[in-house]
Amino acid sequence: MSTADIGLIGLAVMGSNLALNIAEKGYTVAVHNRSPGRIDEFVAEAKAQGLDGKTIPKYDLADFVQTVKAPRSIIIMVKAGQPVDDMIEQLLPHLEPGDAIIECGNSLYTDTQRRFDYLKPKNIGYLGVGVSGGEEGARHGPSIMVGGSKEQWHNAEPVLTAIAAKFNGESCCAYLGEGGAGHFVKMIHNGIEYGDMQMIAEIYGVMRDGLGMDPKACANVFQEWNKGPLNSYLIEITGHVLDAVDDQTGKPLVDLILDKAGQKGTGMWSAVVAQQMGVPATAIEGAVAARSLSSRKSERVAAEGVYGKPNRAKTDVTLADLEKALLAGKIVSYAQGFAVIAKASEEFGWSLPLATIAKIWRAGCIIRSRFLDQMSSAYAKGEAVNLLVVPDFVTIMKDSHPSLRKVVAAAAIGEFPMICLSASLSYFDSYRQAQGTANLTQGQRDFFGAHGFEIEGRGTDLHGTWPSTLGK
Ligand SMILES: NC(=O)C1=CN([C@@H]2O[C@H](COP(=O)(O)OP(=O)(O)OC[C@H]3O[C@@H](n4cnc5c(N)ncnc54)[C@H](OP(=O)(O)O)[C@@H]3O)[C@@H](O)[C@H]2O)C=CC1
Ligand SMILES: O=C(CO)[C@H](O)[C@H](O)COP(=O)(O)O
Repeated sequence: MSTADIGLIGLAVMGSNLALNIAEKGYTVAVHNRSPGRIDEFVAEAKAQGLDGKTIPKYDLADFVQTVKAPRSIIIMVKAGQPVDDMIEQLLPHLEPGDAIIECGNSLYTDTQRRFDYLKPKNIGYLGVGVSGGEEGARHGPSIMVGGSKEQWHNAEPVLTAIAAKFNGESCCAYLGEGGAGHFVKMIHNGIEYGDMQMIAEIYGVMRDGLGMDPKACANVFQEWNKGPLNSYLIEITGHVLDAVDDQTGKPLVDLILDKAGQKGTGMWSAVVAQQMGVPATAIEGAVAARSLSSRKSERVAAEGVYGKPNRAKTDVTLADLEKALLAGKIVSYAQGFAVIAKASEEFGWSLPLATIAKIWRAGCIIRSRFLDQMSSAYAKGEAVNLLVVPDFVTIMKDSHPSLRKVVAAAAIGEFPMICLSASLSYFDSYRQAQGTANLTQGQRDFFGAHGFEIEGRGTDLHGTWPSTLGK
């Protein structure tokens, strides 16, 4: 019998918590997973949370589909990539025209667009939905970025809006545009997340090795900063991570964790797409590069053997400098992320609502932060070319970029890597200068390749009379 309001496939961390969230909001959800063991675990958890009455576990896929009321909405929350395509193929024989798939993993937006186009002629709706907030967000309210057809959005809107995080009573779920729009925005969200995390790590490096602070002292500072303009989920959890103690040794856990960061691809995709569209996102690029460098542990150990330990003499930067430097670096990074979204909107004809995107990032997601409310208001007043020229942020940047400069300079002298903060500073300095140095680059390009250059008042495809270098 068809009794479920919605179906959900994929009961790992995200899917199981989303299903419990849906059930808690009063919807009956049928659930399925490839491996039956996860279904058993889910059943036990739903019972423990008193939500078993609203969840219907199904071990057989056909039976699962039949349990969902038609026209069906079926959430897929499995590993991104081929598993999503496999799942779609397995589902198709059981679906009827008018049914819809709501894919909520971290899919590449071009895959989402392809799946959307593939299912459209079959009259199967497809929403590509970015979900952010990790385990806790999925259970209690994530930020939800929806892409796909408007019609399908209207069908799914009540449940997605109900399960999303709330900021001042407003749901952090919104329809953003056709096809891959939702997953594009989620991808850039993750790129910004990478930037935030890397900049925080760089600041922690100065605290640890330049100011000689132990993890507990660092934790206290992050907890303090979380009360000010840096207030955000990532600053909050940084305090907790630094404060955690290893059960076995009693030592700070962070000191035992190997300095090798993993990555699943969304940051790298963001950097690649930004480059492809010609929008500089140097903070995201720096963060991706930093993770890749971190993973080359044995190479780094060998290189330290060659050059000797970094000479990290005590620095004279203050905690106040570090706080402002982080704020400035983060604003530059968000400005870059929003600029990539704005360009994609134009390129793909999505009309992405920047103010709404900032709004639905104010709660639930990993990059939620106090200044997103200000960013949302700034974009609501009118689309800005770049956040760095929006008055509110000009004021913050004028106050904080000298600290970013001081910290990056001290880091260079003190042999601290600052791949991300220095990228933010260089972007800022490049962006805010009326006269740059690309005149020389153009001269060089014309010298070796007759690529032409522009001289104001004289034309756009001019050439120099360059000396020959033949035989030199
Ligand atoms: N973890 C997080 O914090 C976040 C994750 N996401 C995204 O959400 C999605 C789910 O993430 P998460 O919960 O961490 O789980 P994982 O990404 O670890 O994926 C595990 C789930 O995928 C299923 N799966 C894997 N391969 C297949 C396949 N070929 N066919 C059918 N099912 C398959 C697994 O089934 P089985 O049990 O049978 O192996 C399991 O249910 C991913 O796209 C992830 O990137 C988004 C936001 C946050
Ligand atoms: O989407 C997420 C958070 O928003 C996931 O946690 C994602 O896995 C994070 O990316 P990575 O694993 O590459 O650090």
